[in-house]
Amino acid sequence: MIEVDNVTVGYGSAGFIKAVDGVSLTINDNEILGIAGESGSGKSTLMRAIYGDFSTGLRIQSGTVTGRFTDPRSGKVIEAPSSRFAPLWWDQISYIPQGSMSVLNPLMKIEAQVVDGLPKRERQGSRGELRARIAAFLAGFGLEENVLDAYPHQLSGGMRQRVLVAIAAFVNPRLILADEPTTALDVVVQKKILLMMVEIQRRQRNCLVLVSHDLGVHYQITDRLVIMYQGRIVEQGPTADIFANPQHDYTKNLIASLPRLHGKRAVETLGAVS
Ligand SMILES: Nc1ncnc2c1ncn2[C@@H]1O[C@H](COP(=O)(O)OP(=O)(O)OP(=O)(O)O)[C@@H](O)[C@H]1O
Repeated sequence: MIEVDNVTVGYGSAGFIKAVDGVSLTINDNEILGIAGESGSGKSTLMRAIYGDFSTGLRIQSGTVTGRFTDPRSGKVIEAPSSRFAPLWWDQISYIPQGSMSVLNPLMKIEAQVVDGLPKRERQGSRGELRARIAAFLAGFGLEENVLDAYPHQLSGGMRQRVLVAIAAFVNPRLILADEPTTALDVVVQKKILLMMVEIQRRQRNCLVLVSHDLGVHYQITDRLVIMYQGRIVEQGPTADIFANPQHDYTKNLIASLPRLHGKRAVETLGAVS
């Protein structure tokens, strides 16, 4: 679905600060791809380059990010570089940015924020009917209809995060990019939200790209894993293979640093996910 070919990405127009250096990877339909790596290793920059958001001064210096999407309604195949992804946002590609607690507009009620993000065709029909559909979808995330009438500050952090995941998934995009979607939350809420995201991915059979520092999370939910270090991908492959046989010293250290319980690695933190 997405082909990242030898891409070098950085910031600045006069000078160029390189953040991602010669990275290649493929993102397939119907998979959960994890991206891990230390702080500053370029994970968020890579996500922005894949999403095609160049508003932060981000620049692809060399290489390409190419997407291939099939429009579910017309069946037409759309192939484009990420610089032309903006018309596909929400509908085909959605993005839950890091620090998304502050993404919601504090002055707007949740209903208006959900509706604003929807493609035009979803807004056809009566407002009451649309509200009912959104409320039914939110119910799947354990959120009651009155959440729609709330301002963000009236909700807990976990509720706001669930709203964001729901907004990202509502129109069944083919690709959901989630950058540390649960980092600021306590572990119980974190677990609920991650399981919810897995459930959506299984149901919608789309692709979820999940950036997380937490290797326990990757072990539990990702199919494939990419490890970044200083702007480069140092290792990628099926998650189980990487855990069974890490190749790079950085990956070995990350795995070795996972907490252990009675001599066993405590990676079973999320419980069973089928
Ligand atoms: N808007 C920006 N302008 C200039 N440099 C930036 C910008 N955003 C990130 N960088 C730099 O790019 C490099 C990679 O940052 P990035 O946020 O992609 O890493 P990360 O792996 O996502 O880190 P973290 O896990 O802390 O979020 C860092 O050196 C960072 O300082």
